[in-house]
Amino acid sequence: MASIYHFTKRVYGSFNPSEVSKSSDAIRFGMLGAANIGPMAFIIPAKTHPDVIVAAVAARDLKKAEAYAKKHGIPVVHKSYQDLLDDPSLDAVYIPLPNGLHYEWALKAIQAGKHVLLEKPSTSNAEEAKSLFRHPLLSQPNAPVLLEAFHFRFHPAWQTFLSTFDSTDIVDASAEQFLPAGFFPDSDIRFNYALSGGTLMDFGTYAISSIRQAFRKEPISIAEASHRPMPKSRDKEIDHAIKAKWNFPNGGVGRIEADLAARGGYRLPWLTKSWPKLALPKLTVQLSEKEVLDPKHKRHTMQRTVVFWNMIGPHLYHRIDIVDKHSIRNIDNGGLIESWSETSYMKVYEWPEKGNGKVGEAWWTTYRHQLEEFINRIKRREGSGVWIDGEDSIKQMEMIDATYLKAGLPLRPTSNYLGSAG
Ligand SMILES: NC(=O)C1=CN([C@@H]2O[C@H](COP(=O)(O)OP(=O)(O)OC[C@H]3O[C@@H](n4cnc5c(N)ncnc54)[C@H](OP(=O)(O)O)[C@@H]3O)[C@@H](O)[C@H]2O)C=CC1
Ligand SMILES: O=C1OC[C@@H](O)[C@H](O)[C@H]1O
Repeated sequence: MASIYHFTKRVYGSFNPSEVSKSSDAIRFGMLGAANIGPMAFIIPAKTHPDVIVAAVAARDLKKAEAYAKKHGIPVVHKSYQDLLDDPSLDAVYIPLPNGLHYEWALKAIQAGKHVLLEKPSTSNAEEAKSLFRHPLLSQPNAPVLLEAFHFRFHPAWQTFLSTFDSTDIVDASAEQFLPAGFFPDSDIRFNYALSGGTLMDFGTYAISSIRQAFRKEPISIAEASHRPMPKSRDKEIDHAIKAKWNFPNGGVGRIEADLAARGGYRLPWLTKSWPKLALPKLTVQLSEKEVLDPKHKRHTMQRTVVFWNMIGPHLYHRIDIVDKHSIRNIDNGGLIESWSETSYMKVYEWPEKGNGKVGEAWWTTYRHQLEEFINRIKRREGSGVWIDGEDSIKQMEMIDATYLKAGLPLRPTSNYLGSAG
């Protein structure tokens, strides 16, 4: 009963937070695009940040922008994305455009001197990522702040999860991300190759990011990758679903499976195999077996497995399962004498120890934690210590590129802006 109360309170607080009054030196943001994700990932979190004002929006269609502005209380509407970037009263932009437009508009925003909170994936491919994140404008004194919006990494649950194991001990890390078939229509930007769509670019990018974070290293090679194409007549370069496996420097293996149109996975497969599949995102990390010092037994080992349920939306609900499997073996022939498992569960909606830049409430979403750190960077405040730098975003795109090539698919198309003004 208590958990239902806390869940309801948290979810209500996430979506309906009270607006705080704004400071006199708040950062004034513009939004490029009247995007679906805008309210959840930026407009609502901004309401509770004293240093953030959502001051303007621009859309390709003025009427659409006006309706969006009215609905979300955004005071200024610009006629075009470029007009918004030319507005000297704005300090920063949030870019939730289709992936294929991220490079061009992020770079144009930096060229206009704005800080950029850029939706994931940062760019279409590693070539764009290198050009963007290593741009000379970003190494000037007082350069704008640029962040790829991998929101889940800013949440205390993710940081606590990482502290439950030593990455060099990982034998196998596996991320699974499914959205039920029918959730997005075939016409969605996610299934449009010209806009740099694909499941790997969408849900898959979280899966890759979580595996890279778990190992805290980049893979040395890609072992396997395969995809399920879109139904005939749709873009043949699009992966409706993707699976891949990499080898990491410590000998461990990282795997992902992502599907934006998943079906089945229930009992009675003959009846249910075409039903849309519902499943929480899940990351499972299996560690190597370790000797346990045990005065009573000669050969006692323990192998830990950590499972993070819903690692990308932990503010709504999550659970971290820590399963320690103990085994007692015969010292002479290695035969198993006895084994048992000890399981503990963690839920971490707030920083275990607050202070030193670690702030927030249980109802703070991943997006709200991310916004806190984005503003801390701009204001040169200490913050929680969680950050994603440009080289990290480049490596992320390199792993995506390698996966597409191994799966027999082309890299997502490079923007014409690279090599022209960019
Ligand atoms: N952080 C997160 O949790 C999430 C992140 N995302 C990311 O955010 C981005 C946007 O996703 P989402 O909000 O779902 O997308 P939408 O379908 O809402 O599209 C976003 C905006 O793209 C603009 N746009 C510009 N050119 C085109 C074009 N040629 N075709 C279609 N749209 C165009 C539209 O702007 P206009 O208003 O000007 O017409 C639209 O508002 C993606 O990069 C996605 O990966 C998405 C969902 C969740
Ligand atoms: O968080 C998310 O959930 C749905 C996805 O398609 C989206 O792009 C992603 O960011």
